[in-house]
Amino acid sequence: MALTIEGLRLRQEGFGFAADLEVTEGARVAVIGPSGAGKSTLLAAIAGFLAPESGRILWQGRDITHAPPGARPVAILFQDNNLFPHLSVAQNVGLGIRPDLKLSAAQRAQVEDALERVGLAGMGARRPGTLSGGQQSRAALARVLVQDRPVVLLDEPFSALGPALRNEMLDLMATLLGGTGATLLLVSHDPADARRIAEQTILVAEGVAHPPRETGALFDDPPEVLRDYLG
Ligand SMILES: Nc1ncnc2c1ncn2[C@@H]1O[C@H](COP(=O)(O)OP(=O)(O)OP(=O)(O)O)[C@@H](O)[C@H]1O
Repeated sequence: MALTIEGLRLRQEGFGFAADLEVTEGARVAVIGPSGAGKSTLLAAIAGFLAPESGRILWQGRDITHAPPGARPVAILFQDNNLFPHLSVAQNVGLGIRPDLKLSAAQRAQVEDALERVGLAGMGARRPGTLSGGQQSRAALARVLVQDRPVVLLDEPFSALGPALRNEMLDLMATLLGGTGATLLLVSHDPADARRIAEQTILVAEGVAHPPRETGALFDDPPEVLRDYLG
């Protein structure tokens, strides 16, 4: 079972993008490549924010090419965490369950459980602005957990954090989401991130997303475009 991208082509203004690849269910895959190469475009296409000109996206054989974003098996974590400052931490997490925040007692317990798992037990009533950067990342991760989607897309998450804290968050994310069996695609500029948590890596270069390769093998013997990027 897999996430399959078949002959996908799309265009944004002058930028053409193509992808033809498959990600095995449950895999942890890094997405790496030069700035402007199309890494975020790949994630946006999978999430349903960009309509393809041609090709198909399938999850476990089901065609989701034209499904609206909310109906896809996908949760996204962005770099800036997307926390709403006027809502409490628990409400921000609750949005992952019901956007209108009309949560049942069981759903509120689910929020508390997610906060506990990310290390924010007892902090649900606070506003995001009163949390540290690392704690805000934890809250955003809790929201992804309660969404309980089989595919999780992470677009340069935790990049606002210092190196030690970022590694801690990557490990926590890999442990918590790995425990759910989710398929992860992680955009990063840092090969060390890929080596740290991803057994496979998708290279995106010049508008083409290449099929995933084993991370160690890719970096040990990088194609020219990756060599140029790595410097
Ligand atoms: N909303 C948009 N309208 C038009 N062109 C866009 C839009 N968003 C991105 N692009 C173009 O699409 C190309 C790919 O952008 P994308 O954000 O996917 O790259 P990226 O690999 O994620 O880059 P970075 O590492 O800098 O985030 C870029 O050339 C960019 O200029």
